[in-house]
Amino acid sequence: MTPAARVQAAIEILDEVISGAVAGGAPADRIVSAYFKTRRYAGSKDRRAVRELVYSAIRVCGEVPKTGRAAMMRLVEEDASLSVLFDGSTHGPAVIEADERPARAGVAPDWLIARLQSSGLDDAEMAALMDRAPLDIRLNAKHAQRHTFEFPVEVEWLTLPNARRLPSGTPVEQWDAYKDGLIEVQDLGSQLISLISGAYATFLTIDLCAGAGGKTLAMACERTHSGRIVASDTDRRRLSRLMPRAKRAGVADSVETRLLDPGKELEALSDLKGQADFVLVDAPCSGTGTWRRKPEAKWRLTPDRLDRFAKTQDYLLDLAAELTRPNGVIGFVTCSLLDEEGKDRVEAFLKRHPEWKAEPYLQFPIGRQHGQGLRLTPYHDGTDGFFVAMLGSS
Ligand SMILES: C[S@@+](CC[C@H](N)C(=O)[O-])C[C@H]1O[C@@H](n2cnc3c(N)ncnc32)[C@H](O)[C@@H]1O
Repeated sequence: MTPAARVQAAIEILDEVISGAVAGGAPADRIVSAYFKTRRYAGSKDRRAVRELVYSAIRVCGEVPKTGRAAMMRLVEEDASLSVLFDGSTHGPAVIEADERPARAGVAPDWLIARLQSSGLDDAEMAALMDRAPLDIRLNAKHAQRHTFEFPVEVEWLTLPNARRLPSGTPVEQWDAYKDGLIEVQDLGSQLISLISGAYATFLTIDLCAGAGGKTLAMACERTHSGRIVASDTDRRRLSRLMPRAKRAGVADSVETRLLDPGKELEALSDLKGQADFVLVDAPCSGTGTWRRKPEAKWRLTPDRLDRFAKTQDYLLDLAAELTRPNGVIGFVTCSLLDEEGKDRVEAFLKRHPEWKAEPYLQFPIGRQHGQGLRLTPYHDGTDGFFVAMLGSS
């Protein structure tokens, strides 16, 4: 592909990303993969270059752009060297007309910027949400070989004992060490939250929103005792990926999965009511803390969707209270930096359940106190953005 044809391809993909984001369609990475499935003439360098253009354009546009071309023109404003590629060549984009306007610059739509500001994020914190995410891995604490494993790439040691940072794009999933369960891909922030959670996870833990098991596995691998973790989720596809991962990590014996029926979650967990020492609620949320990985998510969110997430989070916290034993603990986590999905949810829970209180705040190597919990941000901690609070019953 010529450089101009790559720009045109990025414009076509951006058109789909924009309509997908607004209509709740596929995420950008899937749209990019699907685009190239039918265009075999594109080589790996073309794909990489087009992908980079698409993501760079998303990162520099605030409000939802009207078209992919307007989004790409915004990128031209930031990187003038791209303007010559709007050359009207056969497969390239048409020349930019004098009256054409680029999409508006910014980190996110105005209404979201206002919500992030009122959640205590300044300009530098917000700008960092559009950075590129690093590739973090967790070494499996159950594997003695983790001490002697020689990385074939440059590796940065992070603040947690088993956390390492590798160059972005390192194909770890092709390494034997990954296939043998020595390595898992996991953001440093997620590792810290799993470590904190692991300290409460004694005999019976319920990971209520376990997904494919990122935190379940980290908790299971870090534990020195033999408690049981029940990992549940309403998403069959995600949950089905958990046990193969647990087997690979050598922790399948301490983990079981339960598929939940949305709205009737307690049915599949009724035998555990009032029994769990620790219930982790890694709740579904807007994902504002993961924009570095999915920058187009900023265009997916609406005030209505945000309200719905908050209602689901309240609902799941109430459910967790029913599952926890007296003196048990709930860990509430969202990968969002909006107070509506963090600090405010904890305050609302404590109001609804006066017999519960927030556990005292402890200092960790990363993160800061926010409300009655801990906040991690890309700017301050180099992690995805998270809010986490531990709530204890009396
Ligand atoms: C943030 S993700 C969990 C990520 C996972 N804990 C990890 O560490 O990889 C939130 C999960 O909540 C699940 N979920 C949504 N509604 C739910 C419900 N009512 N009950 C349980 N899980 C739910 C979603 O399917 C999704 O997998």
